Amino acid sequence: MNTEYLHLTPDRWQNLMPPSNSLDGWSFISYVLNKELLARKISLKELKWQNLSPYVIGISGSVAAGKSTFAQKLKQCLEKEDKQVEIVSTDNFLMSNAELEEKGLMEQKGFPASINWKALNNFLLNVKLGNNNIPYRLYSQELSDLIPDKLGTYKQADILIIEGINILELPKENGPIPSDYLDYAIYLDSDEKNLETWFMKRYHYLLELNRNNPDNFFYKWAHVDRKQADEFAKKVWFDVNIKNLHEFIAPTKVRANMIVTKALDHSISAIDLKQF
Ligand SMILES: Nc1ncnc2c1ncn2[C@@H]1O[C@H](COP(=O)(O)OP(=O)(O)O)[C@@H](O)[C@H]1O
Ligand SMILES: CC(C)(COP(=O)(O)O)[C@@H](O)C(=O)NCCC(=O)O
Repeated sequence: MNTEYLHLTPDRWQNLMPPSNSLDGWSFISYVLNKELLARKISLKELKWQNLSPYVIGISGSVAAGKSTFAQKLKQCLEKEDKQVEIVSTDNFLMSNAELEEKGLMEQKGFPASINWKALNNFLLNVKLGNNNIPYRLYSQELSDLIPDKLGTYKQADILIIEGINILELPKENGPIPSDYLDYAIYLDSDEKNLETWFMKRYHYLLELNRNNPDNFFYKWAHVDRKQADEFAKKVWFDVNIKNLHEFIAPTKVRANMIVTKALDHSISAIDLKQF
């Protein structure tokens, strides 16, 4: 048994919360994070520390685990508590497809070798230093690439949610690592079969979305027969994304403060809380 984490199923987390109307996993996650935020506020006040840096929450998990959807939902929960929240994805710090092709890394897209760690660490350092209007590249899931000549700008907020498969990983070189800048880390977990189902469902959605968009990566696959299109996606899933999950993403789960396990219908079936 893994005693590092307190394993909570719905009946158990319900007993830890004050009586409330909603007893789903989301109420418990908000409850825990609000306690964490309060504890930080009190300790900074005691230190008389002028605090400019936002609270940074990292969200990790497999490709298609639901990280970006989870981040949006978490943002809504935290905004209800009058917090200003920004979301940034680590996908924005991938090398462009052209750069990956040039380096022979296309088969390793999403692996640590495909990330611009310097840019990611620099971005997080600037966020934590309280700097404003921090530029970063933008990745588009529809294009499956960085958007040329377009930058995002991070505006200071109370909370930054940084989500992505790489956020708890270690770059090869010594030096700073992205998780140095996190105040709290959440790992989204589920059965591999569920992950594959969600990946394929999103792929089918992207095929339909881009059926009439010849410039798009998915256009070609929207116009071959479905069996062939699915064979391509399954190959990518097993040869790239599952390999990445086994070798690089899943081993970072032990670094998370909270592990959220989701069922096939995306409901939260368990929450594991790190006990130290
Ligand atoms: N809570 C949810 N309810 C319904 N669908 C969800 C939920 N979370 C994720 N999904 C779906 O699962 C797929 C993967 O989710 P996404 O947030 O894109 O994952 P990730 O960012 O981890 O790759 C998407 O098609 C998304 O719409
Ligand atoms: C951009 C990604 C590395 C990360 O995906 P995400 O977690 O945002 O779904 C991934 O979608 C990806 O492109 N993987 C390489 C193989 C593929 O799925 O196309």
